[in-house]
Amino acid sequence: MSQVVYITTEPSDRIHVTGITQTQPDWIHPQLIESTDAIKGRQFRVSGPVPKGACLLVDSPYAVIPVVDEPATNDNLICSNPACNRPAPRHARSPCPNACIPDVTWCGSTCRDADSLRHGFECAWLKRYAGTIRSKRSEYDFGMLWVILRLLAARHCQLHGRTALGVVESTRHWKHGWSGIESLCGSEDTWPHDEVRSWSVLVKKYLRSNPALPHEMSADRVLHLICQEEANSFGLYPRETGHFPLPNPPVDRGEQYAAAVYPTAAIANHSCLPNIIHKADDKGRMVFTASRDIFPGEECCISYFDLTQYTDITSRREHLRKSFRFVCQCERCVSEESDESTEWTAMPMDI
Ligand SMILES: C[S@@+](CC[C@H](N)C(=O)[O-])C[C@H]1O[C@@H](n2cnc3c(N)ncnc32)[C@H](O)[C@@H]1O
Repeated sequence: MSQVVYITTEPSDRIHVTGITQTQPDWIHPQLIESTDAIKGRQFRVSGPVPKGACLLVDSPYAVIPVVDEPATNDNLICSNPACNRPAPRHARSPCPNACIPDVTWCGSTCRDADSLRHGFECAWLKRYAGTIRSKRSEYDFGMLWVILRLLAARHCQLHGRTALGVVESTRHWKHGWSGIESLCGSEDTWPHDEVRSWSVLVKKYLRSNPALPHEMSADRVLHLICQEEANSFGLYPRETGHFPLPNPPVDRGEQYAAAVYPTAAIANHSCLPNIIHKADDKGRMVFTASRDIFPGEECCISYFDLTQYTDITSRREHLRKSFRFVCQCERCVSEESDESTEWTAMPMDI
């Protein structure tokens, strides 16, 4: 019999997954399968019926960074230990012993001590470059490079025997860990030439492999990793993304508090009429839940943006084109596009 996992949403907006054990960090519904679409590339489908409310995926991040203003006083700052990722309460925080940056903290000394190998990989870099990149470039560039640094740090821990997440490379179909990251879509051709050139400058300046940052990857490979990360990273928000039709009054997903890369969740394509809602749980694991009954063979899609923010086809497509570099081919856009062209061709020519 297949295992069924249910999600409960607490009044605090933090979701808890019941039915899987603490030692089982990831969970994939037995009916969830990967296939390929000629236009969209990899995609999720279901091989059998999945009822509304069923959990389809629980995926641990391979790398996550906090994204908050005023980290020293912000209650939404998360623990830096990737096996934890829980909010770090102000009164109980353990800061970095080298005082690298205030965004780095742990929810206690146990989490900090257990995270020394991984944080050791990033600490000197953060201390040396964070201020410069933030002031001379932008907060966005800093966040992007920090995600890359944390991807490299997780790989470093994986290669040196301790997986940052407690995840063991799977021998089954699904790719976990670094092999999941390697299979992400996105390349130098996905992004505008000027943007790729500016990322290339950043890599050469800040992310070359050296004795203080021994990732041993070529500058070209790190540049490719940025192109993948930009096409696949998730923002983490306090409320769910993807409810449609919109509740009345509409409820937005709230303010972003982190950004993360998930090896399996990244397979999900976008739809402006999604059948999955997504939100990170209180450990930063991405949780996919069916928002309606899903029929055998159907594609499972999330929404890449807050559907309360972009409502008409023009603004949705423009947002996806600018931020994700693709023209949305979801069923809602395709049907609204044909409605628009029908309206247009039906217009009297002499008006
Ligand atoms: C996060 S990845 C999703 C997984 C991807 N299909 C793959 O092969 O790894 C995002 C990419 O998927 C494709 N994609 C996702 N949703 C799409 C949609 N609604 N219409 C067209 N392409 C889409 C685009 O190429 C986009 O850059």
